Order: sequence, then C-alpha cells, then structure tokens
Amino acid sequence: EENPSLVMDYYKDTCPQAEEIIKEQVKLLYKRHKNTAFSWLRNIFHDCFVESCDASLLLDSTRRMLSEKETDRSFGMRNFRYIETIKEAVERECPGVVSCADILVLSGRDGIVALGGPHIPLKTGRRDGRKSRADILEQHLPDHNESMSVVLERFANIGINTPGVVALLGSHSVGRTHCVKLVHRLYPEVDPQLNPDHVPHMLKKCPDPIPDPKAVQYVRNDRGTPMVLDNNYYRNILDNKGLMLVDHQLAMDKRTKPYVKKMAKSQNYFFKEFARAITILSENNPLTGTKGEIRKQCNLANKLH
Ligand code: HEM
Ligand SMILES: [Ca+2]
Ligand SMILES: [Ca+2]
Repeated sequence: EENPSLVMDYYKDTCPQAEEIIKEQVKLLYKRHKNTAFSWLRNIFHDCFVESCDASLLLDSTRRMLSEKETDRSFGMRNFRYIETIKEAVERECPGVVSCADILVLSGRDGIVALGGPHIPLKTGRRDGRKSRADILEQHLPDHNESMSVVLERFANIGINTPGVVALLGSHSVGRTHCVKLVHRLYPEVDPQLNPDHVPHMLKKCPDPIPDPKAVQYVRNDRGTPMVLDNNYYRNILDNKGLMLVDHQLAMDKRTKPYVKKMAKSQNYFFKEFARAITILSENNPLTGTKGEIRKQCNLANKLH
C-alpha cells in the first residue's frame, strides 16, 4: 500500500519493548531534569504542526539548510540532546527500527503523564523526514501575539476545533516564557489588561526593557502550579494573569472564552479535550510506508550511499 495508516502498537513484532523503553527513559530523565517533560510536550506542537510529524524539528542545521530549532519561533526550546539519550536506549534494543518521529510523539505522551496529565493512547508507524521545514515554519506556527482568528484558523487547517485549541494552550500550565517575549507587555508602559497583582512579579523577573540575550530571564507560565499540567492555567487567564497575548486573548475572545470557563471548572473536561486534540495533532500528515527513513541519530538525516 502506498500510504498505510498509523496503527496502535506498530512495533509489536519488530520491537515489542519500544514503548516500554521510551517510557522508562522519560521517567529516568524526568527524575534528573523535570523540565525535560515540558520539552517533550512542546516538541509535539513544533514538529507536528509544521506540515508533518516527521521529526524534522530535531534535525541540526547543515551548510545548506537552517534547522527548525534555530528559528525564532523555536525560541527557548531545550533538552534536544536527551532525545538522543532515548533514541540510543531504543537503538541498543532494536537497531534501525523505531523512528525519531515516533519517539518524539511517544516521549511527549509520557511527558504529559509525568506532569500529572492524562495517559493518551497514541498510534505509531511514523517515519522520519529528511529535510528541515524551517522555510515554511512561520506559515504554520503562530507568533506569541498572533490574533485569535489566525490561531483558530491555523489549528482548523489540521482539523483541530475551538475547544481543541483551548485545551492545547493549556500546555502553558507548565514551563516558562523568556522576557524577550514579554517585555512588550511591560515597557514602555505596563499593558493595562494585565492583572496589577501580577505585574510586580513580572517586572522583578524582567527588569530590563531590552533583556540581555545571554541572561536567562524568564517568568514561569503558571506561578501556582508551574510543574503540573492542570487547569490552573484557565483560572490564571480568566484572572488576567496570562503571560503571552495569545494566552490573554484566549480568555477574552468570545469564541474561546466559554471553553476557557468550562475548563477552569472541570479538569476532567480539560483532559478529555486535551487528549482528543493531542491525538489529532500527533497524527498530522505523517510519512508512512516507504516514505522517509528511520534515522540512526535523531539530529541527523542518514547518509545516502
Ligand atoms: C498559539 C499557539 C502557541 C504559541 C504562540 C506558543 C508560544 C510559546 C512561547 C513563546 C513559549 C515560551 C518559550 C520561551 O520563552 O522559552 C511557549 C512555551 C511553551 N509552549 Fe507554547 N505556544 C503555543 C501553543 C502551544 C501548544 C499547542 C503546546 C503543546 C501542545 C505548547 C507547549 C508549550 C510548552 C510546554 C512551553 C514551555 C516550554 C519550556 O518551559 O521549556 N505551546 N509557547
Ligand atoms: Ca515536522
Ligand atoms: Ca499548572
């Protein structure tokens, strides 16, 4: 078949331990560096949303092409070297069998669990792309102060509806945002839409209108439960404590606000919509069958002979 679909447990005959090994590695890494779980979750968005879940995100720059990782939209992304740790563990057991694209998605799934989120059964069988998609990345990934209309439209393009978008942005219930992405809300004057109780904290964390690019200055996305993927994000944004403009808009826009309120009230509803949307995102336009390849190392396309 030309375009086989993703299936549950694709590796059951070729590498039955694959999902178990990935889960174990995600747990071990999480013990040492809690923020790896944030990265695995964010990776699903940045890889899958730009045309395809093909691990193009993980490729290093070459002489001919800029990596996706090095674009401004990928600002702050981290822990890529630990994806190689997971890949190496899988390769030791089953060399050349499991794609980086599947490892990226499954580590994201297991990262969500580490953060207290739902367990989401996901299909596998993705293969790895051979080229960076940095050139078209901005056509897909919204900017942090994009309008809600653009955001909703871009997600609709891959089949994710409004409650799905609201749920996915709940990922900003964990992790951090660097001051470079926030200073426009603080200087030259403070955005009057920001909760005045939240402003001193933000000013303390981001004291310079032009942050020193080398200083690691950031604000935690959710001051209440920064390490937990929960519905506290929705309470924050309803309380005008959303850091990015997109977060704030989500609680203001009449199309999204009803879902924000519903998710603020019900963690169950948030998790249900989140699981549904992650599933759609993770199945966006994968390479299957004979397309692409199984990379040996996640940061490099294989050498062709
Ligand atoms: C309109 C859509 C979105 C925009 C504009 C956006 C933008 C951003 C920005 C600017 C940051 C801060 C990066 C930094 O300064 O270090 C961030 C962090 C993060 N985003 Fe998003 N995001 C969006 C949707 C998503 C989605 C759909 C997910 C997951 C499925 C996600 C997961 C995360 C996570 C986990 C972090 C924290 C990363 C860390 O602490 O290392 N985001 N996002
Ligand atoms: Ca990709
Ligand atoms: Ca939280």
